Order: sequence, then C-alpha cells, then structure tokens
Amino acid sequence: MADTDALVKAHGVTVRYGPKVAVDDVDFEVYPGEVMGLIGPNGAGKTSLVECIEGLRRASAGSITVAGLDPVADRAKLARVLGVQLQDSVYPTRIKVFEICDLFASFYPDAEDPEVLLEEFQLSDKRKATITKLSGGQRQRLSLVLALLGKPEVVFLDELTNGLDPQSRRSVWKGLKKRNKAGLTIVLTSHYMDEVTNLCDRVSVLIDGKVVVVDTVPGLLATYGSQAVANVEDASGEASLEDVYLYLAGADAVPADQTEGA
Ligand SMILES: Nc1ncnc2c1ncn2[C@@H]1O[C@H](COP(=O)(O)OP(=O)(O)OP(=O)(O)O)[C@@H](O)[C@H]1O
Repeated sequence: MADTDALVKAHGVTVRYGPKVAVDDVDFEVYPGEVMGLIGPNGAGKTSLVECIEGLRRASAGSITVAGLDPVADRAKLARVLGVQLQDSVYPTRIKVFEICDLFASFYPDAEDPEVLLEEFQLSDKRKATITKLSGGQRQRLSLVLALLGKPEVVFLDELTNGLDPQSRRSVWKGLKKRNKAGLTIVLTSHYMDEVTNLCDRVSVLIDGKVVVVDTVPGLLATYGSQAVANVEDASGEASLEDVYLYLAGADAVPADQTEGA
C-alpha cells in the first residue's frame, strides 16, 4: 500500500528530553481499518511517540499527520477523528461514571449512547459510582468507553488490558474486534504478546527509540521464528510472538530493510 493512503503518517519523528533521545528518527504509518500494535521494552519510547501523534506532545523533529491533520495545529478538528484512552489522573475527582460519560458525549455531534457502551463493557452497575471508587480494571474499561464514545476513526489504546481479569480482557477484545470490523482503525501498545497476536494486523517493534521491524505476526514468525526458538533455553515446539519479541529485544537492532523477506 502506498504511504499516501496512510491514516497516520509519522516521518522522521524524534523526541528528545534534554540529552536523552527517547524516539530516534522514527517512521510510523497506520492504514485505515488496520489494528497496529506497538511493542517494545519499558522506556523504548512508545508513549513518547504515541503522545506526539495524539498532539499531546510536540516532536523535537519530524512530521506527523492523522487523517491529513496536524496533531498540534489542528487539535480541535483531530478530536473528532481520534479517540484516546486517558489516564485516570485527568478526571475530576468527585465525578460519577454516568456524569463523565454524559460530559464526554456532549463534546460530539453524534456520540454513541453511553449506556450501551457501559453495558457492553460491564460497567452498568457502576454508573452511579464516583470514579475514585472504581477498581483499577473498572477504570481501565471506563477509559475505553470514553475513548470510543465519540465514534472515532482511529483510537489509540495504551496498555489497554493491564490489570483486567481474563473475562474482562475477552470482552474488551470482542468489543474492539467488532468495531474494527465496522471500520475503526486501532493503534495499541501492549506488553501482552497474546493480546498482540490476537488483535493486531501488523506490529511495530520499537527498541531504544528506533523501529527495528514492522510486519504481520505471521511475517515476524516466518522471518525470526527459528532464530527466536534457538534463543529460548528450554525451547519446545513452535516459536511464539513472545519468543520473537524477546529475541529482537535481546539482539542488536535489525534494520527493517535488511531483514530477510522484508
Ligand atoms: N517527560 C520526560 N522527561 C524526561 N525523560 C522522559 C520523559 N518521558 C519519558 N522519558 C524517558 O524517555 C524514554 C522513553 O519513555 P516512554 O515513556 O516513551 O517509553 P515507553 O516505551 O512508553 O515505556 P513503558 O513501556 O515503560 O511505558 C525513557 O527513557 C523515559 O525515562
């Protein structure tokens, strides 16, 4: 697919914090309707990159557009297109679940019905609870409800299912797959390789601020599977995405254009 078709286009993005280069000349493209996974070790630069794309942080260098919009200059317009999972520290402290849903819904001309979303993500019985009284997993699900309320074209989900019980994870995956089938583009960061395998059409591996490879899960397994399995001490059977990830994270960066079959 040509780059011009991409919904998210980030080119040469660099993020510096003083002398620290957190994101180093990264190209990152996401096409309409795909689920893109962004994986990498703690501190690899995932959040810094995603925050630039969301318009929450200005890149030190590089260019970014989302649906043709500049995330910083066109932030108000971008809010109609982009759904972002928020950290709960940004919520007003005493607000109740249904109140924050109604507030967020009021920002959009054609929002989803909050009650339907609360039901879908098993929060209906918590609708009158204040946010501070929710468990960590319930807050995670509320942040997803709020990200989806405005019927975005693309949603960015940061460690979406951290702390969720297996049942909740499955219902979150199901809800996302349903929306993806209906056209929602999804970018997610995750440390759970089963989640990435289950949900993502393509995966970008970010290590030390650089994207070392972008491929489908089967593509990654085909290219790196045998080396990855050889890298596992008590290897038995087929390589998993986790084996490949551990192999890549432990190996020196492999430029995408030098990998076999890339
Ligand atoms: N505001 C900041 N000021 C200074 N350094 C920062 C700041 N934010 C992040 N960093 C540093 O930049 C690097 C990348 O951090 P970032 O949070 O983007 O990584 P990450 O891949 O999202 O990590 P994690 O998986 O732990 O969430 C880290 O070394 C981090 O310490």
